[in-house]
Amino acid sequence: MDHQRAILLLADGTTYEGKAVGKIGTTTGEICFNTGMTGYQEVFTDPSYFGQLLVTTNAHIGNYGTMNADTESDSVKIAGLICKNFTVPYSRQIAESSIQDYLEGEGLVGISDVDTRALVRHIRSKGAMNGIISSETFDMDELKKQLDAAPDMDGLELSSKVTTKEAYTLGEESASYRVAVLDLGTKQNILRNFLRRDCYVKVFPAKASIEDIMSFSPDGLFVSNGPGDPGAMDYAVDTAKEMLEQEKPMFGICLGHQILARAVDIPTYKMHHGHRGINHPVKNLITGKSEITSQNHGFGVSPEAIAANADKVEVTHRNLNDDTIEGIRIVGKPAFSVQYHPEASPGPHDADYLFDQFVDLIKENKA
Ligand SMILES: NC(=O)CC[C@H](N)C(=O)O
Repeated sequence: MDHQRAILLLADGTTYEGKAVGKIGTTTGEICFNTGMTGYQEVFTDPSYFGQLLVTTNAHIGNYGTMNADTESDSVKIAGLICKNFTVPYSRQIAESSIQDYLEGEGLVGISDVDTRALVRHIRSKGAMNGIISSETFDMDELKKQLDAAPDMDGLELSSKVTTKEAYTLGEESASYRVAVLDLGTKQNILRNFLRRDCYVKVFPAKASIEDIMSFSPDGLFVSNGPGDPGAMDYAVDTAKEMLEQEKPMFGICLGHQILARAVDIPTYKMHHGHRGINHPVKNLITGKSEITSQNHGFGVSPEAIAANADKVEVTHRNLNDDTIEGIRIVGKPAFSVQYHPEASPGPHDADYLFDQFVDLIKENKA
């Protein structure tokens, strides 16, 4: 490929020059960084990243190619890619295509050869902000105009853009347990984890009614991960409240955790720059054991509100880096949730016991 020029402009006026990768074009979004050393395709296709420009801190992107089995959804969901070395030839024999062909096919605009370490330090000190990448326009006034028109992540509802249009089932109807999934932008590996544990799964659109959901006769209710601001999702909070009234085992991951918290009147807040990577340490306060976890979130649940509502919500997990809340359970209900990703693929797999915990709750509840 020719090495066409590309530019990244941030909302605070900072610019980075680099080379065009993926499709030639222009794209905007909120800038965020992921520190994982591997798993770029899983990250690109994770619906929770919808609307975000992703900075990868791993120095090499593309060196093991891409393949369909590594995706977390049906398409690339990040809004743009910012990386250091973009490696088109790939070394994995079973890979299906190069990163360039893949991203071009998916219509993703990106920029490589950026000093991503400097950029990450900048975001870490200044916080999350919008940015624009372009490999077609270099007129700064024009770029600034387009950047100013990009929506702010704070207050943005995005699940309705990535949820399934129609409900669908997965697995065998004869399986031992039935799990209803409220799809706010679910990752495929969450669904695989249910299937692996003898569950028959029905995935419902984000705005499905509780009547629709309960007509499946679920044994367990799950609220998925997803993009956007949980504070702008009253419709999902209402559904989660109705789910809680069913007295069925209930589990939430990431956005699902934030929605469950809001269902018991715990507000969420926008973090300075969030947590994204695969080495975030979390302590399980119930067992006293610590876990290395995969994370991807820019919002959190309010620790002050949880402290003031100890009769309703119990903190089960805490982040060992910054003490933020990583898991809760609802007092008097078989409902719990985590801010991180127990389904992480690629790993770490320390937290996949949470899927067993959910299925065990279902088993007990059925008996
Ligand atoms: N992975 C997720 O579900 C992310 C949740 C939410 N969009 C956040 O950024 O905090």
